Amino acid sequence: MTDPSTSASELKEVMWQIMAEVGKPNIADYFPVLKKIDPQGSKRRTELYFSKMFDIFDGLIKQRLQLRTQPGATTCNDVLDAILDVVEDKSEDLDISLVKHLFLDFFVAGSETTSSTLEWAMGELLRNPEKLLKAQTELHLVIGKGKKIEEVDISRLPYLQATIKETFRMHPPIPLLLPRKAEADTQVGGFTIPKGAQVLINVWAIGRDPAFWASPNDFMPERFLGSDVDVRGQDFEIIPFGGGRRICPGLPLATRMLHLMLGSLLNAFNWRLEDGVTVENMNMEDKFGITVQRAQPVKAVAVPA
Ligand code: HEM
Repeated sequence: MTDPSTSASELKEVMWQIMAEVGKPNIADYFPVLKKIDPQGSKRRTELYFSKMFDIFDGLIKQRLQLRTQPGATTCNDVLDAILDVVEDKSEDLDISLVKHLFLDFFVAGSETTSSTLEWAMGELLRNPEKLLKAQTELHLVIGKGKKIEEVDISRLPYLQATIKETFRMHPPIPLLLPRKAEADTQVGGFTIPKGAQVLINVWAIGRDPAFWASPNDFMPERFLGSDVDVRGQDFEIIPFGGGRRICPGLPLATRMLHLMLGSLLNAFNWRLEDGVTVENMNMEDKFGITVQRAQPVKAVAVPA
């Protein structure tokens, strides 16, 4: 694990394997009696991927711990350093053996979700050049062409915010949220959900439901302008982060990162499609794991703005 680029690409590869594996329908989820037999080998493979991730994290943590003991060591001032500070401080109930589990949560829950949303946003904007121009014009007027965007600027960028919401509506990264279990017999919309039943919420279908959304298959950030509808779990027609007690704890981080990343890409560069891909023939199909990614990555050329 000495070469950071090797560990980064290995990590990405294993992470996608986990996403694909846990997103696959598993017969043992529907017939729990099969869980021990693991007929599809899904549990076996997932355990293997998890142990590969733990090996990568163990290497990085060990390396950092060694670095920290060296005389005159400077702090890296990153999340790992902050967590190791908490472990050494002993003020919280956080044991060093738990750090790799925490990182597994961060990486599995936080990276593909955020990066695939950014890619979908760029893909939709490239396919809708007039929306791309609107987003860039807002940025150029409010921030200044090519200038750095700060967190405080986000509230002054309604079109950018609407673009992120519209991306979440059409491409929620976790299309069925995470499985839940009914605590008691419950009535929903005239159906009885028996106690103990596994419940999956199809936010992808909700986001495309013509009962809630006009022209649901069209990318139209404008629908969110002047509207209070938000993705924070209160408006059930758009809940990409889930809702209630188990709503995604990464929501504030993810939304800040997305606005800053997309805003920066659009404000610093002009974009054009490459390799003969045009607005008309762009492939917008998705690839299903527990997160939904683009079947074909967006390939675009950045030209300094
Ligand atoms: C676009 C970005 C993201 C989306 C759309 C997203 C979505 C979700 C969803 C749908 C859930 C399940 C909620 C439910 O069952 O109701 C979840 C859980 C979770 N997310 Fe996120 N997430 C994102 C980014 C992040 C980030 C950046 C982190 C942390 C660094 C994170 C950490 C977690 C954790 C730890 C859970 C499990 C919470 C629990 O079981 O109580 N997520 N996320």
